[in-house]
Amino acid sequence: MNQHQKLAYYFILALCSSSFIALLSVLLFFLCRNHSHRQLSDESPPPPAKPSARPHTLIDIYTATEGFTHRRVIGEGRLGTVYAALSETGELIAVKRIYPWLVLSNNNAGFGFSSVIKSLSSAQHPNLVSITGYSEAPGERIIVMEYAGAVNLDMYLHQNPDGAFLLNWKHRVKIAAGAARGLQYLHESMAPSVIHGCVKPSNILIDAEFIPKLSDYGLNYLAAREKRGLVGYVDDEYWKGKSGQGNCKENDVYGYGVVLLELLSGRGCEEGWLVKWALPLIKEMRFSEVLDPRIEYPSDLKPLMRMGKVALACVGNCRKSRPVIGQVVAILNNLETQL
Ligand SMILES: Nc1ncnc2c1ncn2[C@@H]1O[C@H](COP(=O)(O)OP(=O)(O)OP(=O)(O)O)[C@@H](O)[C@H]1O
Repeated sequence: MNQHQKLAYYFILALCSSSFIALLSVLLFFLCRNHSHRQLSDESPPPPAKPSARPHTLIDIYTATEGFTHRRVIGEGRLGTVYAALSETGELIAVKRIYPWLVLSNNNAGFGFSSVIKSLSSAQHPNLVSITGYSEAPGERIIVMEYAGAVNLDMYLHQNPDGAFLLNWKHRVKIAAGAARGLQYLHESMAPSVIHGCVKPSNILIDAEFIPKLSDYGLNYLAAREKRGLVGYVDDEYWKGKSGQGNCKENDVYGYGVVLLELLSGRGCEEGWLVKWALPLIKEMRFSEVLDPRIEYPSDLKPLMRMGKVALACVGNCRKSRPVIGQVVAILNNLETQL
């Protein structure tokens, strides 16, 4: 082999080994990417769908609710009256008619209503009530939603005096985990992210399989000055700023923490009393005193104690030190498999 041939030989050898290394690195890169994608998709919620809310005429809504008859009223909330109605195709739907005085007294209620509702309708998740339509007319703002069953968590926990429909621990953890996943979707998948604004038991609807669905999300702007129904489910900071300014993810996490305490204790939030009562007991390791006395203690207390600690972190005084909802989901998903 002459000098020239030797050089060519070394050159080809070097080329082969470097392309081998390059090939190896490309392979490694794809392997790692797939792995981290899989990890990411296990932890993170799915991306939002396309906005799907469609406009309805007031006449359509009038027909669906039989002229807003009281016989079709499911309940009254901070923002309006909810009706069980029938769509043109005969499907059961829920219709929320915003109180006329809120529409008339609040500029926000008029401003951008349809665009807010359309944007909220891109939230498609098994733990969220879907928004399917809306109607706007002078003095009228109406939201059309999927009908998500007749029962909410407040009814199970607090409107059940003879204890006939008590939720067992398995169902309670399932509800806590599902509600956290719904909230995580609003906070982390929606762009811009959606603040629920009123996380509490009556806004967690429960189906026959005990799957929870959050309702009433992203609507606080309709009633920025309305305190009714919020007391006890928002932190102290909420009331300090200008109205509506305290509406943030950390505040949703606080409300979620209160719901966890209600699930554990079976007691109502009583305008903040529950947090003051339960927190020291959990801190002092007197956890069994917190648990709902109406149902049997589980043989293994650890999963519920873990849930208590999550609640403790969520209702902490300092907003910055509270967990983000994704961290809560990771723990609750795990607990769900343990009970
Ligand atoms: N999509 C729905 N499907 C079935 N029932 C619903 C639906 N949305 C709301 N409801 C029921 O209607 C009633 C009123 O709900 P709404 O959310 O307006 O008020 P609330 O939760 O009692 O108070 P707030 O307005 O403070 O959240 C509740 O009993 C709730 O369970």
